[in-house]
Amino acid sequence: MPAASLDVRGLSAGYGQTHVLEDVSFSVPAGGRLSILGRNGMGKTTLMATLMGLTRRYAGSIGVDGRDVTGLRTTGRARGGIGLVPQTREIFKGLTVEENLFVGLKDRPRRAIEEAYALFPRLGERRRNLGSQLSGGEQQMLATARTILGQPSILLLDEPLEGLAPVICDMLMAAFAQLASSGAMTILFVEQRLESALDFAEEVIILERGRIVWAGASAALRADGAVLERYVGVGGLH
Ligand SMILES: Nc1ncnc2c1ncn2[C@@H]1O[C@H](COP(=O)(O)OP(=O)(O)OP(=O)(O)O)[C@@H](O)[C@H]1O
Repeated sequence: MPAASLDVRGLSAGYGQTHVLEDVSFSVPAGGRLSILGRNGMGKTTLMATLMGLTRRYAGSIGVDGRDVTGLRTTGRARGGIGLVPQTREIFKGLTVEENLFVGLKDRPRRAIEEAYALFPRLGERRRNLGSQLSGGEQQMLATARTILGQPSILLLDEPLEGLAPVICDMLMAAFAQLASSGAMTILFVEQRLESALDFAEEVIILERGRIVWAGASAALRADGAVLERYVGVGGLH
């Protein structure tokens, strides 16, 4: 599936009676990258989950390549090309690396697994290890690779660097950049590490209490210490 555009209009969503997202609108062109910033609890994960059909939606629409997917359930959205790598990583700890990857293949041939090992050579070295034997970084690689094997046209990465050592973050960021530059997928990147978020994408949105409070070019945000201090909690970059 080639990269797809994403068009979110007036999206309000939450859990049960709890409204979290309010009137969220943004667009990402096919093959584009968008970083999503915001402090803890501001609605970033809820936005990812809502795009995947995992929350309760009260209003608004989600378009993929001009097609309205708002009425589709999670499986329909996955078939329609949206792939989520959740913050919780959610690998099968009792299965080997290779078995986990088989799950991601869907109806693709088994040899496609080599794509995952090419992107993350470390997974190839660990292919016979159980998920439970992997480090946090390796688990993140596995969760990412499993989603990518499904060839999503829109990839949602929810805080993939959380809790990982800098050297592992660098490996993951290199892989994400490789995926992005291949042009095969549109990527939304939720991240609290400001430098990584700004380096990754040219466009950024900031969420504050479920609303978009700032949207624009990462270069403009980089230069705006007041906005960074107010919504991201840092006064500037060094
Ligand atoms: N399952 C749930 N039921 C009810 N409220 C929830 C649920 N999950 C999250 N929330 C609430 O929704 C709000 C937004 O949470 P969310 O996890 O989307 O924020 P976040 O920006 O991703 O935060 P973090 O950076 O800590 O992951 C918070 O107030 C949170 O308590």
